[in-house]
Amino acid sequence: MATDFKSLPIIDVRALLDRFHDPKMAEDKGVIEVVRMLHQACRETGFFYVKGHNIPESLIDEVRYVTHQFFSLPFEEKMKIKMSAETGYRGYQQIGENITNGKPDMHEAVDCYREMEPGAYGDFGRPLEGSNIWPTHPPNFKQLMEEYIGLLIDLSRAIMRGMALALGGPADAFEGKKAGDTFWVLRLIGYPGCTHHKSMEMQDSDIGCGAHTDYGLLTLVNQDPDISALQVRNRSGEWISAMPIPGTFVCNIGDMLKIWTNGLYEPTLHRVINNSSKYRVSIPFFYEPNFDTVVEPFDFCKQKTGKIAKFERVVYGDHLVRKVTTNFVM
Ligand SMILES: NC(=[NH2+])NCCC[C@H](N)C(=O)O
Ligand SMILES: O=C(O)CCC(=O)C(=O)O
Ligand SMILES: [Fe+2]
Repeated sequence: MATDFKSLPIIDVRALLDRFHDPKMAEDKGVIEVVRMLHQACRETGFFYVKGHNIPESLIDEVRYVTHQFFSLPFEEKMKIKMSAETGYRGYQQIGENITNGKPDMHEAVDCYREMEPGAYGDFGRPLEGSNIWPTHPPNFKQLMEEYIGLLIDLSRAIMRGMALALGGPADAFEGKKAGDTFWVLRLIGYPGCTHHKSMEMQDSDIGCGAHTDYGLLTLVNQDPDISALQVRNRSGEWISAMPIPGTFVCNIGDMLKIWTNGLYEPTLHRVINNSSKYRVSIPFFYEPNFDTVVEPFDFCKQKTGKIAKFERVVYGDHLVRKVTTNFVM
């Protein structure tokens, strides 16, 4: 359960990357300090900033730049890569298509998922079968995003090693059959700026993305540097700004971590409101379990939480399909 935090911690994860292949990483002083901070952040805020991630700033900036370019295209151009049930929910969705808490969100987006071959998981995987449909301009769009995704997978794995240690488990607790073959998601999101003068009263139509938790393990958000729009809810119900901090990703934990940790770590509600006059782009990368992973509390977490499982097991792909198919009215 989140505390009454007023700000989000910044965690330098470099030691986790440096010691990634070291079988004795858990004994390293630098690693021990990162692990301590991760544990505190997961217990108190469920959100933190990641620095020392080693991903080139130029690549991070270019990913946002081409996303701005795509959303500034004419509507007809964007509709050429339209998302539908037939595309496996991959592609472009216009403003208002995504529904959160029963209301249309004020954002447009391009959704991408790890590729899934037809029949890979039988009937339960069918809704998300397919390959991504990328914009054709600029010509290096696909290559750029794939390079970016590869680096974010590596970074996420390192952070998950830190969390596994923070929970008192083996460093590789989330690897292999758990999330070693991650069913990652990348969302390119655009939030229109607000043009009209606003009264103090917030209107529904102003919500860029309604309050929600993320579905899987770990989210890494690459957001425009000059606009504060992402907000995180603390225990008293106050919305705390996750304002951009140069050189960092905003990182938060998802629904599956709550089950695996038997409630030790819980995802925090967050929402997006773009009150700026400028168009805002953000690109969350979701590091998720394998599609067919059965998620149930780890024994080493049950030991610390009364010895009995507080949550029923969930197949990650079932959870995802349920979310995706109710996010859109098609
Ligand atoms: N994949 C996401 N995290 N999407 C953002 C959350 C909004 C989505 N409509 C929901 O209700 O869950
Ligand atoms: O736009 C953002 O900053 C975050 C978006 C988000 O929370 C999501 O897509 O799950
Ligand atoms: Fe989110």
